[in-house]
Amino acid sequence: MTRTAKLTIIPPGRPLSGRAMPPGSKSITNRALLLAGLAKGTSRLTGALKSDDTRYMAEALRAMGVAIDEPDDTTFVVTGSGRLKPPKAPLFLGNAGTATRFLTAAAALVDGTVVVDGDEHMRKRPIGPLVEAMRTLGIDVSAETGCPPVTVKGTGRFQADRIRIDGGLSSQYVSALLMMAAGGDRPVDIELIGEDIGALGYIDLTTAAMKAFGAKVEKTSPVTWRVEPTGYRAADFIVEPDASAATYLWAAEVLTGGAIDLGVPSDAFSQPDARAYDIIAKFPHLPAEIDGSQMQDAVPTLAVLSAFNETPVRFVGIANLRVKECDRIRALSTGLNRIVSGLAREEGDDLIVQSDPALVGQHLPAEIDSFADHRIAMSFALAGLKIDGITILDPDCVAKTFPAYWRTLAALGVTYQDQD
Ligand SMILES: O=C(O)C1=C[C@@H](OP(=O)(O)O)[C@@H](O)[C@H](O)C1
Ligand SMILES: C=C(OP(=O)(O)O)C(=O)O
Repeated sequence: MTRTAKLTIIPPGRPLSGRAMPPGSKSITNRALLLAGLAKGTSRLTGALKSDDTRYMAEALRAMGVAIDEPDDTTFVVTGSGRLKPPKAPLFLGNAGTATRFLTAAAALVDGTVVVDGDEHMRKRPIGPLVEAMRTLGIDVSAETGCPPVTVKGTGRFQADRIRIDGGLSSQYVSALLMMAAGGDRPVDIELIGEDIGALGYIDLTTAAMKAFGAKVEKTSPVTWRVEPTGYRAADFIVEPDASAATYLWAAEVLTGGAIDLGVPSDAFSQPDARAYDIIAKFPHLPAEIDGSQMQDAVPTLAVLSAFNETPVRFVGIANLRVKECDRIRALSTGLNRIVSGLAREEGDDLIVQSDPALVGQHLPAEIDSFADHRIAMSFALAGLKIDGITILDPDCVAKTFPAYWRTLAALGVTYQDQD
């Protein structure tokens, strides 16, 4: 399929209203796929996301002997043998952080060698803290550059009573170890170290998914979890809609003064980004300071929305946005300044957005570099709802987590001019 080179958004000039459903949660789908793959028996995952990130996870599990059927657009039927087999070739996981980190730890449960690799962006995303923590368990694991590719020479077993992990750069390291730990042969305590403990909400998602697949995991202190060596059992599992995807629709609603029915109330989500709803609802009176540490994937949405706010907004607690699909702090400041010079600035790892409600209705031609990052493409599309001339480069990168994004906006009445 040829990729669309750029997409110019035509401001709808009216409130966006109607029904627009976000897809299934990426975070939950990739947890459920792995846990179902580690279980013995057949699990049925419904409401799941089908996108680049979940396809990479499913393909990797297939390469390790898991049977996965896809009877429709939102269902995976996963049959595991209770053991992952060594794959014949390196696992290629694109730029899917969840798949890469979760499978690196799960590879310790494989009796044989697993190479976990990704695209050129993933090869710049750090995985050193996870590799180091696995080494302390006696697992033979190496990542020469501190980023993928990672080689894990597993024996199918590991020895540990306690794992200490710094989740400051990525909470996914912690989630990965928690999911692996239930496959051990004795109880394991997993303890967070370091000052910055990352997005705890994602760890709650992990423990909830583990429990749904039969694991016993208990929080024994604010920074420690005890995981029993239960392994996993097959389960039927419903994936909730994606809260990060929902943020674009919530923001489109307030920006255009419309009424978008997502088919799910904002308080029904268990994912961390759902907390962005209460902030978005305050638009155009967003807080002067927003701490993004516990809802990092919502920061691009909030930052672009802030450009139209009554007063400036400073984003704090977002240092690890520099090691996401791209350096999101840089991508946001670059894109906003491309619209109007001086619209954003970086101060250390903080991002300050100089709001300007008078942007609405202006003709300001700007080509926005997505940096191959779905969230940069999706959030800047919001600016195109109110400013004439916003062009998103590489719009197809939304396929990472929300392949139907452009169609979803179109169904609400947004039109485009695309150029190959
Ligand atoms: O556990 C998860 O599902 C995720 C955790 C977050 O990443 P980090 O833990 O790397 O911050 C988030 O940005 C990512 O999109 C999904
Ligand atoms: C950071 C993200 O993804 P991941 O880390 O799973 O690649 C994201 O989806 O915004």
